[in-house]
Amino acid sequence: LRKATSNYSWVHLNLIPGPKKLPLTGNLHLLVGNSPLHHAFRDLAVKYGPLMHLQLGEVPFLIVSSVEVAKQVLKTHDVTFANRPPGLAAMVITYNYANIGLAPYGEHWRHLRKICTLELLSVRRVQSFRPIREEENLNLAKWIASNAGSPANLSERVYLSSFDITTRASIGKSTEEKGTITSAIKEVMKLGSGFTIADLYPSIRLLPLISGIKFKIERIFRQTDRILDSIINEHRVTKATKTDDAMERSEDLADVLLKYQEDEAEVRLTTDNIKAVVMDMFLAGGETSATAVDWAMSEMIKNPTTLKRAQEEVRQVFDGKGYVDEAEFQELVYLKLVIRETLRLHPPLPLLVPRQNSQRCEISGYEIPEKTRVIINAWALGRDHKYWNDADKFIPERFVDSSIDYKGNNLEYIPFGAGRRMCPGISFGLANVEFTLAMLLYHFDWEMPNGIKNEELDMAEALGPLLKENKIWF
Ligand code: HEM
Repeated sequence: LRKATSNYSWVHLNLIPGPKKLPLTGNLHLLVGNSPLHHAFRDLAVKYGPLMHLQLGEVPFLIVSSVEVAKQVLKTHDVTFANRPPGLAAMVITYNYANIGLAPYGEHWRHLRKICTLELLSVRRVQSFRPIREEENLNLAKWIASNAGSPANLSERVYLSSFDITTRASIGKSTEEKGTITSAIKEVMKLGSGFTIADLYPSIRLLPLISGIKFKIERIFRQTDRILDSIINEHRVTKATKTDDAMERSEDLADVLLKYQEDEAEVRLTTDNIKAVVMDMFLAGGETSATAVDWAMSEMIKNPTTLKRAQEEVRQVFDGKGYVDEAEFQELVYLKLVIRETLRLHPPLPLLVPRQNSQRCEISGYEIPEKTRVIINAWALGRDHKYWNDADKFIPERFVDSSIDYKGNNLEYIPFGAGRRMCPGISFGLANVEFTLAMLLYHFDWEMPNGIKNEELDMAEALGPLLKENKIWF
């Protein structure tokens, strides 16, 4: 594990505003309540400012909560902050950072990122997954129909559907080991967040052992590695027995990655790279889209006028056909506004993925020593009253004629991040979210169970699975 606490200067960081630090724990005590970290960080930033220094255990963090400071990190010093901080679970699960999402910025990451943007998640490739989206959403519709009239846990079922879409796109079929992988993913989300007690006290070398975290991570790794090994081996066998034509017709992401092990490949990938990238897809693909669907449905049910308008649009577009057809999606103008507004108020990764600077630099006049962890509170930027009228209200119409898009150019709106490390899965993610929402609105009418009024929907309870994991883990 690269040492997290080496090479920074306490003196410089302590000049940056932040709450008073206690000996040993620093500011940890301020974050151990029930509210998710992005709420707690925003509340503290109101008091201490948009560039705030928090000491969590032994590790200093900078929390960024304004567009102006985010611009310095994600635009002016984008390359310097294009690194990810290390973490115990992250290192083990990613085969020592052999993946894309947590790889250090450099040659290896650049190669993988290029493969990812040009091959794995290109618009053409995402379109090729259309039959998968259709089939999985049909299964979801059948499940809902079989539960019609009684309360149902839609969130969990939408997550499984989203996971199946990602899995089938990645490895060609859904896996019989779904239960093992989904529970591994849930654990990895917690343990790999960088906020476990073992990550916050890296100098206590026995802590991962005493806390049981090391044992848990190794167990999860053994499980996922066994599954990934068998997936890769199966793909190698299929490749050896199928014609090139047949391969091309049924190509999944693992097939694409395996081509980079052939002699003529310009860039050679190791088997660890391939397993780590497939794991990236499992981790990044399913839960993010499902969380967005969850929030969009919750907001629409809470705002019946929006629900009615979105539903009328979807029904008008597809009534002629009798089913949801992706070919007509450019006509779903209002639903797209609903999705944009949902991702503003409820970005599925509200703190993005943490960054770390590779060399010292200056932010807002403060000297930032190298290897400082920086968290961008994208959730707080999306609700900044300076940039948004009625910032906490759900108003899809605010995006009519707005030039703000998903590309990270306007930092008050960065649900997919910004700069070099921004999400490469935007098209794939949005295609999944749009399809599922269109299907849910077209085929079903939605209301709260047991006579609860729509406006009484408790949005805190509706927290998506990713947000529930967003806290300090002991
Ligand atoms: C609504 C759906 C999604 C949302 C909101 C989302 C959001 C994000 C965010 C905020 C980041 C961090 C960006 C940063 O550090 O600036 C990220 C990174 C990433 N996402 Fe997504 N994502 C979604 C879907 C997907 C999908 C479907 C995939 C692939 C199957 C994917 C693959 C990745 C990868 C590989 C990275 C790491 C990029 C890097 O470090 O270079 N995402 N995503």
